[in-house]
This record gives sequence, structure tokens and C-alpha cells, in this order.
Amino acid sequence: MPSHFNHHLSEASYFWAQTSAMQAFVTAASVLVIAFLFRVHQLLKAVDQLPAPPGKKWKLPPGPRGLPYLGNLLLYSKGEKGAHEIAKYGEMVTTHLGSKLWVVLNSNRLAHELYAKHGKVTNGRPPMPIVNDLLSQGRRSVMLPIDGWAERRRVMHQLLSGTAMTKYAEYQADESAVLLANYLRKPQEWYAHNARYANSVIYRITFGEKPKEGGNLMTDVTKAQFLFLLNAPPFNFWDCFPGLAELPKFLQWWRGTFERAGKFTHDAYFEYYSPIKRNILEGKAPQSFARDVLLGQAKYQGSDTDKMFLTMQLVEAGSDTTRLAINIAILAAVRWPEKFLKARADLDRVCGADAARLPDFGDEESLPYINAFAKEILRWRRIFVWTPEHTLTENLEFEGYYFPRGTSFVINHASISENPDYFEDPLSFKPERWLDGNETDLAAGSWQFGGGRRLCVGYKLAQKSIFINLSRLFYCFNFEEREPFDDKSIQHFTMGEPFPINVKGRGEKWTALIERAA
Ligand code: HEM
Repeated sequence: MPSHFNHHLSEASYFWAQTSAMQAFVTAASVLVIAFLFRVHQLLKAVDQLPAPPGKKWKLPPGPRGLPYLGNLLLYSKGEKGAHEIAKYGEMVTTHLGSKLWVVLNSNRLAHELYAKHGKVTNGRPPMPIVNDLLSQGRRSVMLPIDGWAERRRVMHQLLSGTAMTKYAEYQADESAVLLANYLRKPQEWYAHNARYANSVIYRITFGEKPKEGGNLMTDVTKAQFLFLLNAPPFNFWDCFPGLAELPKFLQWWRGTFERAGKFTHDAYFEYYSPIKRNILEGKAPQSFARDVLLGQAKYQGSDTDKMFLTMQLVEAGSDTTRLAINIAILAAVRWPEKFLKARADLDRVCGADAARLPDFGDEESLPYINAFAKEILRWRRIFVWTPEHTLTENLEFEGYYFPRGTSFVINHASISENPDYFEDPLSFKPERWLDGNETDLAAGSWQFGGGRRLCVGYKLAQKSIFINLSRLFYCFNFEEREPFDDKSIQHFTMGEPFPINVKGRGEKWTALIERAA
């Protein structure tokens, strides 16, 4: 055989060998990519795309058409506007947040049926790889599924009810007198005094003593809390695709940020809690929630870090909501002066129009309008648009529908609060609508505290705090707009002034009354 032919042959076989190696590589890579995409596709399936039990079919209420994979995320990104759009589809509406199935409840009837009556199977929470697993290190009870939640709930409930409430009322009255004095001294920092009140009360309940003045450890705890709230459902994009947490970690490029946020939270809590824990262990601390949890009286089985989170979560949950509620009450006083003056007239009737005495807890029954005012602020400018998800722990047949395990039911506060069938002239601020004999029960007729077995464990404390501060502030101070502002977009997540107002004392007699009380 001529040598040049041999040469061509070897070149050709080299070429073919190269080409088939390349082809094999491309084929293998394609198979891997397709397998990977298939796996991602599987992981992105919502619970209603998984098979129903043999012979059955899922049946869900109607809802807005969504985009592939993203579902109705864009609607949710519109906040309250989106909530009102969703409500147009009916009393119960199927939506998807990425691969999460959210069935939105737009009526009191359904909220009651599903949260309370079917509470046994709607107590769950869906997986939240970011806000629960990473940001909260799997330890904030409010995000935990039943496993892990139930015991924490028992401990919190036991320590926040019964005779303890009388002691807590003393703290609340005491701290609200400090609040008034602070308003008198620095009226321009009114919002900071509200935050200080809320934090001091929950601090005393949790740790049994007054917080040290001037410490700035709360700053990082507050940042940790904002991180949490800004990533709670439906806000964190990655939590809308919980299946992605099953991908190998190196492919989850977004994890690092949230792992660091989780560590920041842990460290902020640790700095705050450690000196208090040391005092407790050295036998120097008074009776408190933290001491009962740490020394075993509460019979809580968690690790030391679990105990720290349980305790700090209380400080966190109790501080911010109360601060916001008092801010909103002042907003209502500025926007609806005739309602404020009506509340003032009631206070004058009970406590005297000449500053005879400060309102107190003994006046609760005589001041239904103040409690009605509190209920109306939570309706008018609600703190939460959605209740945290109440997730089905088993498949459920309900009113002709068949919901898969893992369906989350959420209450649409915006649509319920502005439904004219429930609230005549809903855009107006009318405390009178709540004068029904249930004024002192803040959760009656409102879903702002959630519901069923997950109902806010601190709502009675919240009611007392709101009552005492509204009544005393309205009795002693006047509030007016400093410059025009839009009362629908107030800055909740700022420790600065949320809206521009001036606060002025009511007069010398009231000043003297505050000075005597503080
Ligand atoms: C205006 C005030 C408040 C509002 C609107 C509010 C609202 C809520 C809501 C909506 C939930 C979840 C309920 C659910 O999943 O159905 C909750 C849970 C919780 N709240 Fe509140 N809350 C307030 C005040 C407080 C206070 C003062 C405390 C402090 C003791 C507190 C402690 C908690 C805790 C610890 C949880 C989690 C309970 C659990 O995991 O079972 N809250 N709150």
C-alpha cells in the first residue's frame, strides 16, 4: 500500500476518532443538561401538578392565569393593589407564587372555616428554605412547620397567659408613663418613643427587668428583624421555588447572602442575650420568660441556641408590631381629627376635662371608643396584607374542591378590610363600626393577628399596650400634620419619622399630671 494512502488513512481515523470523541462529549453533555433541566422542571412543580391519589383529581377554585414557572408573582409584587385584583376572581382564589400554591381567602366566612374549623389540618407551614432555614436558622416558631412549632407554642402560651398578665399590665402602665414624659421632653422624636415603649415592655416581660438605657444592641436586633420581615412570604423570590433547595449547594448561588444574614441574626441575638443569660445562670436575675425557659421551669427541651431564639423572637415579635400600631393610631388622629376629638371627649368624661388623672386599665370597660379606635386602625391601615400561610398537612375535600397537601391558605386582609358588605364606607375611618360589645377583644372580627391554632400568642398583650398608650396619648397631646404627605405610603420599615407631624402638649395641667406620673 502506498505510504501517502496510509498517511491519509491515519489522518482520517484520527479525524474520526476526534470527531466521535467530540460527539460523545457533546451527547453526554446534552444528556446531562437535559437531565438537569428535567430535574429543575420537576423541582419547580407546584403541589397541584403532582399526581392526586388513584381515582381522584385535584379540584381548585378559579384564579388569574399566571406565567409559566413564575405563576402570579407579578400580581403579588403589586402589594395591596395586587391583593384587590386577586379578590376580583371570587371568594376563594387559586394563585401560584412561583411553585407555591396559595389559595386566597376573601371572606370572613372562609377564613373562619379554614383557619378555625379545619385548624387541625391547616396548621402547617410550607418549606421556606430562605426565610426559615437560612435567615432564621430553622428556629423562629412563626415560620416552623408543626414539628418544632408545637412545643415552642406551648411554652410561649404558658408564659404569656393567666396570672402573669397582671404583672405585665404593671410594666405596661409604668412604661407608658415614661412614654408620656419622653413625648413631653422631645416631642419631635415621638416615633422613637413609641419604639422605645414597645421594646421596653417586651424586654421586661422577657427578662424580668428594665432595659439598660443608652445601649445600642437593639439596633442590630432591629436590623435582623427587618431582614426577616422583608424576606417573609411573599417577598423572597427564592422561597417561591422551595424545590430549588434540593439542587447541589454549589448551584444555589443565592444562598451565601442569606446564610450571612442568618449568621448576622444569630450574632445580633447572641450579643443581646449573652449578658442576660450569664446573669440568670449566676442566680442574679428575677423571674422572667427567659429564666423559666433557661432553667427548666418551662419544660422546654430545645438546645441553648433554640432557647436563645425562642426568647429573642419574643422581643422581636412584640416590639415592632406594637410600635407600628401606635404609629398608625397617631396617623389616624391626624387624618381624622373629628374621631380623635370624639375619643378625647370620652377620655375627658372618664378622667376629667381638667387633667384629674391618667387613664388606666381599670377604665377599659368605660372607654369602649378607645378600643374601637384600636380595632379600626388595624383595619384602616393594616400592618399585614397577608396572614402567614396556613398550610394543609393532608389532602382536603372542602365545599366541592379537592386540595392537595401542601396547599397554603392565606387571608387577604386588604380585600376583607375594604369589603363594603362587611364595612360600610370602608375607606373612611370609623371606630363606631366596632362598638358591638367586643371592643376589648382586638382579634374579634379582625384577622390581623392570624387565626386558628397559630393565632398571635401576644395579642392580649398587644391589646393592652395599644389601649393604654392611645388613651394616655390622646388625653395629653395634640397631633397635627407638619407638611402634606400621602397617608397610604407611610414608611413602616424605618426607625426614622414615618410621616411628618408636630406633637404638642395639651396644656400645663396635663404637663403636671405627666410629671407626677413619670
Ligand atoms: C398589633 C400587634 C400585633 C399583630 C398585628 C400581630 C400579628 C401576628 C400574626 C399575624 C401572627 C401569625 C399568626 C398566624 O400565623 O395565623 C403572629 C404570631 C406571633 N406573634 Fe404577634 N402580633 C402582634 C403583637 C404581638 C406581641 C405584642 C407579641 C409579644 C408577645 C407577639 C408575639 C407573637 C409570636 C411569638 C408569634 C408566633 C406564634 C407562634 O409561632 O405560634 N405578637 N402575630
